[in-house]
Amino acid sequence: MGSGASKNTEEEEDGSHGGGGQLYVSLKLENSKVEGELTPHVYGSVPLVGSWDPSKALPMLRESASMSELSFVVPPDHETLDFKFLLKPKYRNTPCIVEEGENRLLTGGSLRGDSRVALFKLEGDVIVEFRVFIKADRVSPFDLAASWRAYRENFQLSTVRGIPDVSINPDSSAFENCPSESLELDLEHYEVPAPAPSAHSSLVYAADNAENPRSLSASGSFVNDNTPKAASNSPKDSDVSVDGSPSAKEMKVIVPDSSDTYSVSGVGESKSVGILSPLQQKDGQRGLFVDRGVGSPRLVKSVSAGSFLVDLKPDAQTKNSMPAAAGAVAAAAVADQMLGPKEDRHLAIVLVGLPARGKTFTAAKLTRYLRWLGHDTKHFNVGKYRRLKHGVNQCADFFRGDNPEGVEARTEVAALAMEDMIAWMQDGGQVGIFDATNSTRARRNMLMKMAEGKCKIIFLETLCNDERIIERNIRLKIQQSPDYAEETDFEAGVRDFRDRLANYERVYEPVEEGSYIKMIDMVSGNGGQIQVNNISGYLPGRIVFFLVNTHLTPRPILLTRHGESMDNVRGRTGGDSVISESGKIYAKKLANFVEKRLKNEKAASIWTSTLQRTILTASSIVGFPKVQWRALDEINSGVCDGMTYEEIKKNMPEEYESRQKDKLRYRYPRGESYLDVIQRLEPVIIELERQRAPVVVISHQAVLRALYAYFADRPLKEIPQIEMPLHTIIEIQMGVSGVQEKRYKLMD
Ligand SMILES: Nc1ncnc2c1ncn2[C@@H]1O[C@H](COP(=O)(O)OP(=O)(O)O)[C@@H](O)[C@H]1O
Ligand SMILES: O=P(O)(O)OC[C@H]1O[C@@](CO)(OP(=O)(O)O)[C@@H](O)[C@@H]1O
Repeated sequence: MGSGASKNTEEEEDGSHGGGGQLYVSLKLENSKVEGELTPHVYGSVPLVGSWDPSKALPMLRESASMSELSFVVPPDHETLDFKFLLKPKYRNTPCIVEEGENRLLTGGSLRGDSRVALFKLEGDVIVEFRVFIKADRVSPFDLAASWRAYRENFQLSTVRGIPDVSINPDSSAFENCPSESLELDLEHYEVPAPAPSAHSSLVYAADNAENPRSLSASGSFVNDNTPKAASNSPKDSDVSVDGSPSAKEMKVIVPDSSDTYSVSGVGESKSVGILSPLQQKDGQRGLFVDRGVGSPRLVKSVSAGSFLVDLKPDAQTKNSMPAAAGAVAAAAVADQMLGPKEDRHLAIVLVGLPARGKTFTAAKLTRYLRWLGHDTKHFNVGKYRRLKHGVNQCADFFRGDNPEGVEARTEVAALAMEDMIAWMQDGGQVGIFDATNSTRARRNMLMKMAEGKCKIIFLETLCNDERIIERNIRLKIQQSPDYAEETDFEAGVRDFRDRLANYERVYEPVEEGSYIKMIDMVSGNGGQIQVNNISGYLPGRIVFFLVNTHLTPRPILLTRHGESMDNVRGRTGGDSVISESGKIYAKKLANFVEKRLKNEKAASIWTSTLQRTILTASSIVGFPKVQWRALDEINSGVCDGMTYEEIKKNMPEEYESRQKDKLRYRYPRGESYLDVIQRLEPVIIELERQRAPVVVISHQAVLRALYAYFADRPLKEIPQIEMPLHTIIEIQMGVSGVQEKRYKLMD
């Protein structure tokens, strides 16, 4: 093995450079066998290279798998630089390995004396040698700038990095040698079943996933979910279990077809976060409550004996003693809760609106969003209470304002639901979403009275003046609502629902009191408007922002991981490697898929992370703008970046164990936890909600798990385990009836 040195000998070159150029020096080390865990560095006699302090040594940049480089600019008459190469272990706390032999001397841009190979003695006296290359070019400042640009352009990574954050049709020559992969014309050929939806994500009306009455089993006044017959005093009683899927009926509305439908709510597990139980406040430990990760100081929580007394879920105790999402509460939210009045620590969003105005839809969507962010949120649907107490098939007369029995029965179930919501808040619940028409001032006054000193109420009124949308909504309601599950005559259902609507219209009083948000014609497609009154604070602000950005325009969101990367092949986490041969084939297939799937969608866009593997995966897709998002970068595995799971287990057994125990909250040293990833993905979710055109998101395993969990309404604790296979596209269809999913597996 030899070593090479070259020096620009044209020191007296043409006058245009003048005498005063600079030396552009490049030092290179080459060895094809040493893997990425040893990073070559340079250190030496002058401050530029650390003054012989190994901790200040300059890292050499990896130019290719085998070559590392350090380049710098010095005056031609620079003082002699006395230096050595050293190897720094990337992950372990073991000492650096300094090269054997004498110091190297750099004078006038060339190595003085012997330009020998660099020898390093590793553990067990194993010697590794690197070839050394030095090149010095004398350049004018202008040349320097130009050559820097040229260097950047020729540098392998810059074909990826050099593209602007937003670009259109970048050159797809990255895979020139890769055969063009075509897909069968029929995309359905690639469709694979989506995994079984979780318990709270099924083909049911969103209201059915709302909370059950606390007194469900205790008082006997409600019928248990498991009871096949809903108790009723109505002539229209049926055998339908209110939590079961409505019986099939003729389709009267064209909605996107589905393979799997996720209702946009979920009973799911409640995550007690960011709220201070009375006991915690007494302990004076409020400031410690923000738990940003497993490694951070944590508050040992003591749970009041009365908490979750009537919680029917088996894991209630575990949940209560260790909130899964404690770390996901933004500091601002906590500050609000600590500084504001006591009742502000619990927030009730009280829906207001005529039937078929999207109240339940909005309530469920908001619940999903707040839960995903880690706020302990529950959806209380008064309709569900009514169905359980009075049966599923009440006719329009029941809803007349001049029917005293009907009014009393409806007021009673509303009060029961409100009582339950307040009781839940007193057990530590943070945001309660109270879903009913609440269409009279008298009803709202009752709710405000009940909430006094216990929680802050914000009314959320949904108004719609577009007759076509109301008509569509009515038809959707007849299909979805358990109230009409037994109605075999679809049009008779529509007539009954119209009568019900008219009964409500007669007594309807728009909100003019208290704090409120009014969503007016938000789904008309013309933008609509949001009016707010007396809204302040972190969470209300987030809620308004979320609502402003959501809409019902149907569009697909395609989620996919990058094509297989070299690090995937080696089993290494993180990193920024290029994609493998198989990854390149996927990139071609994906381009083909996108071309076919989105051929009529001119406004679609492609989002990638800033890491090479996603940018390269997108590079064959042409015709759509591409946007690089740093927020879409893979979970930062900190000091473990580039290691295999085996290596982490061997070298950092405690870290490995901690992660195994609590993968959601475990934060890699100097890196991130899944909860951190969720927090940084919030702007991406808002932007995805805001988009009206299709979006293809090419990202990474952990990030996609978090994004997918939002759409599929999966509980936080499940996120780190969600299956997110390579070379598979998850198509999320957003639209008027919620979120539906399809999957396409393009290759193994
Ligand atoms: N802000 C809105 N305005 C009008 N319609 C909406 C809105 N949000 C959602 N929708 C549509 O209304 C349909 C019926 O909504 P739903 O929530 O069941 O009505 P409600 O609870 O008001 O009776 C939903 O399937 C959805 O397509
Ligand atoms: O949280 P786990 O299960 O470790 O998954 C995240 C890991 O997935 C990987 C692959 O192992 O993602 P990706 O290849 O999609 O970028 C790693 O880079 C990342 O650290």
